[in-house]
Amino acid sequence: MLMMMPKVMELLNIKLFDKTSKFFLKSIVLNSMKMREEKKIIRPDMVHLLMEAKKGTLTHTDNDKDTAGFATVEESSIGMTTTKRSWTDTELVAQCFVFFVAGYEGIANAANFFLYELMVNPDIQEKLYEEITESHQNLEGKSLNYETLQKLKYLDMVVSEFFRKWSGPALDRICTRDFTLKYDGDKEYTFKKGDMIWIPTVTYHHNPKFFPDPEKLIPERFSDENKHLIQPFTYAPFGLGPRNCIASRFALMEIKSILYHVVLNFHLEPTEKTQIPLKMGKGFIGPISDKPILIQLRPRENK
Ligand code: HEM
Repeated sequence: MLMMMPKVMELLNIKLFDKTSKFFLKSIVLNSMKMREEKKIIRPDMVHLLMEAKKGTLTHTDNDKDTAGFATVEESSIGMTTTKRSWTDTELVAQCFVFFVAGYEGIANAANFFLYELMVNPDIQEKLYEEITESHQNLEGKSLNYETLQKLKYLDMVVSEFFRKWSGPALDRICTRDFTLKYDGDKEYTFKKGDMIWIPTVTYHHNPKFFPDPEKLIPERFSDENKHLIQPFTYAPFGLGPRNCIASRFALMEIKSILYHVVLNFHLEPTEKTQIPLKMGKGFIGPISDKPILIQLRPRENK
């Protein structure tokens, strides 16, 4: 989506953002880089990485084999060459834009649907509460940390299932060379260089052949006993291959921490106005609800 969107917009001559917003983002990113350059400021953050990329001094380090849960995408070595190229200002700003959209809007939207699911599945909510409250007690007053979050197996199963049910619609690719795909024995199809391809992840995630009773939230699909039954490439909430989501670990950690704190402290309940079942609205990139999702948070007692 991220890759193809600019090409589609260009073809249709559609502008996504107004001039003021574009100018705002461009100036905060570029001015910040200019100031760091002038004052020789180095900070361990994304702006610094982008500045390195611009100079062509950024190298790929292959030292993160950690996972943040079942849904984490494995790094792919395909195409992992360090090519020296100079980045335009627009490309640098575009990276920051993706981080803003994915980091805030993407996570907030996912959390919306996930909390809705917990609200309409009180059994799962309670089972999750039991796991979280036990871990909270074991922390003996210390703050939640990454290692503790990683040990919560049921939370990982629930989150994996959320991402199955509420993933974005598709992955996209542009063909870089002609390629003939052979399938079903004697059939074949040739993709041409420049062809745009959509890989409809959501149809795999909701196909009963791969995930029986797909509209039902069943975290046990991702239990230690069952997860090996998931067919490769039928589950890809963070994409696949060298252009998968660079933030799958971070996003999983963020979502899990949000759920941890909400479930630990509140009962999630519907209000009179909550729309159940949820009707979907017309979306742009990810799932979107027709009406705002209303959830009542009732503080938990006896923690
Ligand atoms: C709800 C959480 C998120 C989901 C479900 C998600 C999902 C995805 C998917 C499906 C892709 C396309 C992968 C492919 O084509 O194979 C993608 C790409 C990307 N995501 Fe995420 N994402 C999430 C959060 C984030 C966050 C928090 C960030 C950054 C802070 C981020 C940054 C990116 C970037 C930069 C790409 C483009 C990678 C590339 O083209 O090489 N995402 N994401």
